[in-house]
Amino acid sequence: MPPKKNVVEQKAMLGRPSNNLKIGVVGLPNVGKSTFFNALTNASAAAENYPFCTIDPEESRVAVPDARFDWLCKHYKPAKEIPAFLTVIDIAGLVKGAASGAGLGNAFLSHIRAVDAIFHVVRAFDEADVIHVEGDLDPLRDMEIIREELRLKDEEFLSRQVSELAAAAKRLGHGGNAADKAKKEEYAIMEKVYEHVKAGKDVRHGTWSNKEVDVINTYHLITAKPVVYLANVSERDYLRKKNKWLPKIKAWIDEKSNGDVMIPYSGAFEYGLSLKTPEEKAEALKEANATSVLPKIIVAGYNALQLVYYFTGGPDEVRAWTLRKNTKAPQAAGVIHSDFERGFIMCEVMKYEDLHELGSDNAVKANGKYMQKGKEYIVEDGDICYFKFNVTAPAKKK
Ligand SMILES: Nc1ncnc2c1ncn2[C@@H]1O[C@H](COP(=O)(O)OP(=O)(O)OP(=O)(O)O)[C@@H](O)[C@H]1O
Ligand SMILES: [Mg+2]
Repeated sequence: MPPKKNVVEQKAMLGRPSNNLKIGVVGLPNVGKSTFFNALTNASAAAENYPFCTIDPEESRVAVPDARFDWLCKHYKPAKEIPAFLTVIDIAGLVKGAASGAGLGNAFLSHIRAVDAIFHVVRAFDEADVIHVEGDLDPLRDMEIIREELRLKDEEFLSRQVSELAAAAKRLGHGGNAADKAKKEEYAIMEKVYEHVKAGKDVRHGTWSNKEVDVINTYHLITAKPVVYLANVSERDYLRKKNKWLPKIKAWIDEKSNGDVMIPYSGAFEYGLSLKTPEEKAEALKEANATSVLPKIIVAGYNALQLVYYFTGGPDEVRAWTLRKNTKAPQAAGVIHSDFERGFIMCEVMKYEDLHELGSDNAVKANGKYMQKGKEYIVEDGDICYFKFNVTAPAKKK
């Protein structure tokens, strides 16, 4: 088969490409951020077959649940099982005026700048004992405050950056070499982004060309980061699947933050569950006729980051490797080891579905479904890969 020409240009993505992406838990004070974070941490720690680490009290790595990974582990019975992870960071509450320095505003906002995506926790539980910084319960007002603070922070940051770029462009004058031209182009792009943000819009909701995305990505703007909204309801509302704010929250997101995901959950309920042993937990869920929504939240966070993973499998180790969507085979190999990328020869691929259906590597081969792919191959979610590589340098792995 002749190699397929890539006719459609790949759409560049906002954000940094990395195998270790982080998601920050953001919201007003006292809305349930730490409760959510602790529930996640406890639940992951309890799944003791996964290597788990708490990086520090505010940062934890949680395994991303995946039925395919679980099946592969059963299939290969490996000595080591390493799933995909998501690093979650608990960030202290933001208050109104944070962008102009209220509370510990600026410090918190810099923590948000350092993450790749945001879990925006919205309080939708009424609990007289839990003080609300804004006085009463109103999730829409709260979402507006947070959105506005994050946007203002970008606006302020962009205002400084654009003035610096303007001064630099002025110094350069007309003409100039390639670097000068690039600088002027950067100025034009960032001015456009600044206008967009000044008009009250988030960067992630703009339509940008690939070139613009490349420039935007070097600025780590807060409103460029994907957001997953988490509506924290009371245990009672969660169990009866009813809360008067949810339709309004959904409508607000559709209007102001179109395309972003919203997941209702109950911090109180999930935290309670996370303290139980697996048996107690199963019993409690059965009794309440409910499920925990934490796995769905982790997967939503992972998806918001536009991540996919491929697997490597065998008796030594079954492992999930994280990639940004649209990564080509050599770069995918490079996630394992830079030598794999440098000396890339080819990638042997099985589709998870084929292995699952046919039952063994040999059956997949016998059915002609064991593929050999070259350096233009874009690794797909669920591929099981075996890389062939050749480097003359001695630092070979395996
Ligand atoms: N769904 C819920 N129903 C009832 N109470 C809840 C719920 N979720 C959290 N709480 C309670 O709300 C209080 C505040 O929660 P938490 O400490 O998690 O907030 P936070 O957002 O981390 O606050 P801060 O910004 O101060 O760090 C706690 O007492 C917690 O038990
Ligand atoms: Mg907290």
